Amino acid sequence: MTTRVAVMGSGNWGTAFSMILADAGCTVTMWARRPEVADAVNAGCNEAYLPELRLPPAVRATVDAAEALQGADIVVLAVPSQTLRDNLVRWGGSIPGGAPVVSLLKGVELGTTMRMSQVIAQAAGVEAERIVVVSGPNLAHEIALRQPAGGVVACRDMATAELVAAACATPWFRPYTDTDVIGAEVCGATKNVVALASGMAEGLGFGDNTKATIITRGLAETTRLGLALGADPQTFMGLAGVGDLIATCMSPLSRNHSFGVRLGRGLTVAEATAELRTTTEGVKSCESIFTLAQQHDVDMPICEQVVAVIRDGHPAREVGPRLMSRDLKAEKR
Ligand SMILES: NC(=O)c1ccc[n+]([C@@H]2O[C@H](COP(=O)([O-])OP(=O)(O)OC[C@H]3O[C@@H](n4cnc5c(N)ncnc54)[C@H](O)[C@@H]3O)[C@@H](O)[C@H]2O)c1
Ligand SMILES: O=P(O)(O)OC[C@H](O)CO
Repeated sequence: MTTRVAVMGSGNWGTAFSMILADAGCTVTMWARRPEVADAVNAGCNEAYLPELRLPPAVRATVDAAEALQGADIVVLAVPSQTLRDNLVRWGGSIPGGAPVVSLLKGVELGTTMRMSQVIAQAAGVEAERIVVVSGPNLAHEIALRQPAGGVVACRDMATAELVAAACATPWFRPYTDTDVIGAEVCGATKNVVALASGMAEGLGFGDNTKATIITRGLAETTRLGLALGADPQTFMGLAGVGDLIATCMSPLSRNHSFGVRLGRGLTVAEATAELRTTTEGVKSCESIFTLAQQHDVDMPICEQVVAVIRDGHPAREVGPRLMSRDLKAEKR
């Protein structure tokens, strides 16, 4: 029997992931906020987000969330992290009981410092055994071209992870199952902050040694936070960890990296936001991640400096000297 999937959000990743699901044999109903986006999807191309992608006929869209969710075997969430709670409350009663609820989101909620799986559990009453996280090096514009990539499908219940992995496995998208939801979420959210720092370095004119140092030390602080929250150390060496850090910190397609480049060139946050006009999760999540780290007494110096630039308006050129002048320490600590 064909698996019916509701994809809630029809932006870059919701659209590309819908194409993965359709290629894997599912029928997909996307929920779009704007009628013109739903119309474009139904005409075969989501021009506003992924103009390069001709959508398979198995992907349809509606602006009616209840209609998208009705009878869904799997629900996929693809909205910006800071809007998830409001959206879930709005859709609340319509999420089918028993269906796996998949988070594609890479952020931490401001104010509560909750990971997205925690927001889903609290705001929509979904049990942990059916909350699934998909993460990894998955730049939507490369996925849209069906370039080979892997990802992690994590759920506390391995059978549910396997079910979702089967629903999104194609000859060019290879999902690996795991049970470490915390690790996948910490990696996904924190790599955006590290990518902002890596972008700043590039915008300041620094080269690959600098970026490699930021990526590696970014991985160290991501791992420290994840372990403090109960994650599996191996997750950080996998696709959701190292894999996504490399893709996001190095690629001009990454919005977080591109935002950081603009800050490095001297633009303010408002100017960079106005230039890019897209979802840049690290800009909000840097603050919630840093607060989370403080709550758990975890040292995250790169994240701290990104907060200083983004929240407090310090110039990006001050970040390097501040990081480099800290007391010397052992690497593996
Ligand atoms: N784009 C990627 O390459 C990619 C890859 C992996 C993960 N992600 C993650 O997926 C999530 C969604 O990212 P995206 O790239 O699809 O974002 P996007 O901005 O392209 O799309 C967001 C979608 O959410 C909808 N939405 C619902 N409520 C909204 C609100 N209140 N404000 C703004 N938009 C609202 C928008 O209409 C749109 O359909 C993020 O957490 C992101 O980190 C993105
Ligand atoms: O464009 P970004 O920076 O949101 O990154 C997109 C994906 O998360 C990369 O895996």
